[in-house]
Amino acid sequence: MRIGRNKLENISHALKLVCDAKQKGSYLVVLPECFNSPYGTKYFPEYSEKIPDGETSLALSKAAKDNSVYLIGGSIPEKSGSKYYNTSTVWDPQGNLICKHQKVHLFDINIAGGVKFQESEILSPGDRLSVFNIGPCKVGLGICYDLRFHEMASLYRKQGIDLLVYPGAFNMNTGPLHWELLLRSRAVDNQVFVAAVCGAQDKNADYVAWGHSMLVDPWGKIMLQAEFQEDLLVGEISENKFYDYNLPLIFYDLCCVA
Ligand SMILES: NC(=O)CCC(=O)C(=O)O
Repeated sequence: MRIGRNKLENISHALKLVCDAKQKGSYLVVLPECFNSPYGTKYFPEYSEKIPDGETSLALSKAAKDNSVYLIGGSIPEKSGSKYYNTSTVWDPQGNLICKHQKVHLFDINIAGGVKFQESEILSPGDRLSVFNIGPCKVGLGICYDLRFHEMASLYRKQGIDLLVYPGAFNMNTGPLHWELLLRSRAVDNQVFVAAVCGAQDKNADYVAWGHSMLVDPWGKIMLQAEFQEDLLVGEISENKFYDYNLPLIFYDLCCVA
């Protein structure tokens, strides 16, 4: 998704994409990190909202209901009391809020000659895992930098999740080397599907996003991948996919060898 400085335009553009995704047969729709705001700490207070009473929450709830989809509303800057969080909301097809994830690992980075970013200047970290069900499919939710922490994905796996979802905003320094590597690693480590959705590249933005949203299967195979620009990827995940690779058999063999 393209994300600009006009909050209302970002929201209405997201709503149109949700509708397009539904028309292409989607049942679960995922938006990118910070989809209603430019990604930058100086923007977060101005663009922040209370959840679930803010205008972005209301719009997401209505979009989920109108299109009868599960909707992971990327993330938005959340204002809660005197604190700010980077928060993802999940809506069911009746428009109910069924899950809320506050980014646990804040993105604090300073690469000499490269990207410098300090979410912790403004944001507070979340302190819990966020799991929800879509029928028989159990989903674990993280936000962007959370995906670097394999321990978190492994805790989700221990709760029996089938799919990990990460709304994200990787950048032009770390994206080329790490984005695909991390997504495929989390999939193979945990034998789960991984979906990660990054905002489209805008070369004029303060923070230039890497794009390349991706869906990976439990064998680490990339099922779908966007490029730098806005795109709508529609994929199907099914439990049968696990058996394509005879995984239980392979693991049994490995155990025997060990
Ligand atoms: N929005 C983020 O958390 C960015 C994470 C990132 O780019 C990374 O390299 O990690």
